[in-house]
Amino acid sequence: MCGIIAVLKASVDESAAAELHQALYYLQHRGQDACGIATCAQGGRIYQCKGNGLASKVFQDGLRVTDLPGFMGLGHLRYPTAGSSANSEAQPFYVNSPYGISFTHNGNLINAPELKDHLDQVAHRHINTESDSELMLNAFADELNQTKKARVNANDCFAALERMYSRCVGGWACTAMLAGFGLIGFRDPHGIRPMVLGSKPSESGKGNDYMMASESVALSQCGYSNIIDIKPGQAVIIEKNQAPVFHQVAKELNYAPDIFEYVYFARPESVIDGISVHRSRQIMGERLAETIKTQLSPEIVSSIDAVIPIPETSLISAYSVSKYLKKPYSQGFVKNRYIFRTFIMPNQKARRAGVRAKLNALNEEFEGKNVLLVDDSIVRGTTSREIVMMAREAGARKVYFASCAPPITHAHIYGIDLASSTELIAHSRSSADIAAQIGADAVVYQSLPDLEKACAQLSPRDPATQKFEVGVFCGSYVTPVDNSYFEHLERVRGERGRMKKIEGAREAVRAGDASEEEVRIALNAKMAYDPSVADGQPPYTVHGSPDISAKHGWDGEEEPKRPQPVVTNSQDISIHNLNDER
Ligand SMILES: O=P(O)(O)OC[C@H]1O[C@H](OP(=O)(O)OP(=O)(O)O)[C@H](O)[C@@H]1O
Ligand SMILES: NC(=O)CC[C@H](N)C(=O)O
Ligand SMILES: [Mg+2]
Repeated sequence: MCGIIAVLKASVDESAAAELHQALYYLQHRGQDACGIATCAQGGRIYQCKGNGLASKVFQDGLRVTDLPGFMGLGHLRYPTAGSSANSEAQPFYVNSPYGISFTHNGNLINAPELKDHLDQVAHRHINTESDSELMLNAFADELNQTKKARVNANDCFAALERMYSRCVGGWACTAMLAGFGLIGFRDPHGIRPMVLGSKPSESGKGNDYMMASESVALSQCGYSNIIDIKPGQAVIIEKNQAPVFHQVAKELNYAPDIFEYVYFARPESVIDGISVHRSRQIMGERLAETIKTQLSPEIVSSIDAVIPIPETSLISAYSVSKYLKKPYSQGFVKNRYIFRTFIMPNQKARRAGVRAKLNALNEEFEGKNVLLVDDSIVRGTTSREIVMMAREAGARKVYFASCAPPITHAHIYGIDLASSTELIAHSRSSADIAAQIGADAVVYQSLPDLEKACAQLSPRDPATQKFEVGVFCGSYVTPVDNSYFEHLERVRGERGRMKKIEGAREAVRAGDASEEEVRIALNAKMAYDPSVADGQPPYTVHGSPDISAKHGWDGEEEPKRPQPVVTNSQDISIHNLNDER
């Protein structure tokens, strides 16, 4: 999941970067791996700062903002779904030809190999990373280049997008900035990924400022109003001192927002596609309570002493569960405010440690009690396993666990990396097996129809026909998906596992459990360079397991150290573009 933001100020004397930087903090929950800002000043010069880390680190608590002059710009927060976590894949991406384009993307393309092939063989464009977003930017740039014009207008941009849409499959909400021209925003034909646009009167009195972002919370917190959703398949162009122009660049195929935005990703203050995230979570809690009553025996329900949320996302729905069941609501877990989201941390070791660092049980809320823990979702089971253990350590007698989302059984393919299907705890397991896995006395899941109804009943469109992207719960996705894509996902994850073994061997040397010579021999014997492995994937395969593997957990999952490109796109750039200021 990523966060995207774009700002255009009516006055060239005002700073877009200041507002973009502010908005990064409102959307930080959408991506913690990397972030960046690109701005464009009068005269068409582009400035950029990006890199790995939270916004506070990359922008040195705001110090770097002054390096980014300009009245318009783009911001991005990254949680990778494709490629690697390398610095070079931080966004915005930039290409100088044609016209100087900066680009941000929230989503995931499921036909990246075909697109890459087209860009290589037909468009002759160099792709420097494994990021699908860089492919999309180049596909757009190539189509824009087909105009063969020195200067493009809005219609040229819309026409280029129409052609680009016919080449891309997946989910996306994107912003682009053309040097000296303006901003463009666009959304996939199913409306899977969210994007809103708002405006406010400029402080200069010269017209309106505009902001686009993944979530309305960024706009409202920065003082924007008149907030509207960009529609599925729609694009908008905002040129300086002109009203936004909208155009349907692809037929709206189905209005099917990703339901996981409501379950987990979005902030509760946001309204996505007209549906309040906060209200949807309340209703999810009410419906879940109803299921709890039917799935647990009346004796168990009456024995429950307290309903306890797993901070932070489940706070709202857990409160609804407690109200509906008429049980006391207890904030039995205290959240450390300096630890952020654990699910979107890059590796399992960090995620596990993160749960313990983030949440602490208050013994008096658990001692001798039967507790019902409520979370928004159970994905790998990292949080639930640790939390159940903590509840028992704190003295709970019975621990029941309820999830506002149904069992997650399939890979997410449109921009939320929910792990490979085999890592999902609900993959090929019954609720009883899952309860045993996480150490709970019972697990209750929301049903998919109930989850859909909880969101659909708030839709400003016809609730009876409102659809959502729900592939993770049932394997039925809104776009056709080639089986080879799932094989690709599993292969990528398999490679990661093998890379962990290599890391484990290195760790053995660091820990002094093996001499360098022993490890050198072990590595030579166990690994062979495999030239058939595609570019960008780890270049080694591992044969067998060295003896020291068990001690160092070589089979665990840890983020691979990917080969780094020679030339990165992560350095700050300052490019004067010849495209005139209009
Ligand atoms: O089963 P798992 O793989 O552990 O994933 C599910 C958990 O991860 C998320 O919490 P997270 O800490 O990321 O964010 P939050 O503070 O918004 O709840 C989510 O809210 C669940 O608690
Ligand atoms: N989570 C996202 O939206 C990721 C965007 C893009 N696919 C990337 O990996 O950078
Ligand atoms: Mg959570």
